[in-house]
Amino acid sequence: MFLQVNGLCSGYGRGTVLHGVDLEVDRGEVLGLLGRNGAGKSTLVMTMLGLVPARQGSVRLDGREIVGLRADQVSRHGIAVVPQGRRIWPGLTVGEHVDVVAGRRPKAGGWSRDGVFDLFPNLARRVRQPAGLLSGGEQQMLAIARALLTDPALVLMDEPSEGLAPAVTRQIGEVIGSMAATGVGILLVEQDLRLVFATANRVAVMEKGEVAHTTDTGTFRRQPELAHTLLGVG
Ligand SMILES: Nc1ncnc2c1ncn2[C@@H]1O[C@H](COP(=O)(O)OP(=O)(O)OP(=O)(O)O)[C@@H](O)[C@H]1O
Repeated sequence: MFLQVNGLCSGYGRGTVLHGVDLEVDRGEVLGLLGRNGAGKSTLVMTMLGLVPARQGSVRLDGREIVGLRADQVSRHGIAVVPQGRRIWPGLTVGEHVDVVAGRRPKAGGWSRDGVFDLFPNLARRVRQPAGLLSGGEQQMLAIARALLTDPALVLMDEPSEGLAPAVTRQIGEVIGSMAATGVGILLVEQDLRLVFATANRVAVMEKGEVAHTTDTGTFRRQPELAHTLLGVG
């Protein structure tokens, strides 16, 4: 597998949140990561990014260990994040957001300014607008564009549907599908089961800082009692 997480432990202060997480994501695969509030999903994302230090375990990307690397080094290894809450800068324009990332890297091939504007024509039309004036869906697209411009091999998405209308969430789902079709692996942390069912090849459920259950999406859908027991929904 392209991404291999084994026995990953981390936490804050004296508390432990991740108690040995195991999961895998292949190239071009979308793994939907579900779990109740507080299960540790965001902490997993932050630990993989090097923003919360790992205390034990390993994260290998294409066989290379990335535990212990700084966040900027993790990014250079090809992991990008679409963070919870999007984290755009409201006062910067759409164009400035794109240029900050696109201008940083001279490169041949890969994602370019034009490429992301082709993918998101709504953003292309608003290139001079401050990002704070965009709709929630457009801000999410901008966060995805910013991630793509680093030419990632793996994208960690933390609740991209949060606060979005169903139609916009469907659009985000289409973008996730397009990204995966280019070979990018995607770890999709998400509470919206419809988005997970529409995009994920497999589903992993976190419980109390561990992955309690992993299965292919079709099997998960056919067992609504699983969602009920593990997530308290359905
Ligand atoms: N910066 C922090 N400092 C201390 N504890 C934290 C911090 N961030 C998260 N926690 C704690 O870690 C645990 C896991 O939180 P985390 O945000 O990773 O869960 P989650 O599964 O992403 O939940 P949600 O679905 O609500 O986002 C919770 O008990 C939370 O209170």
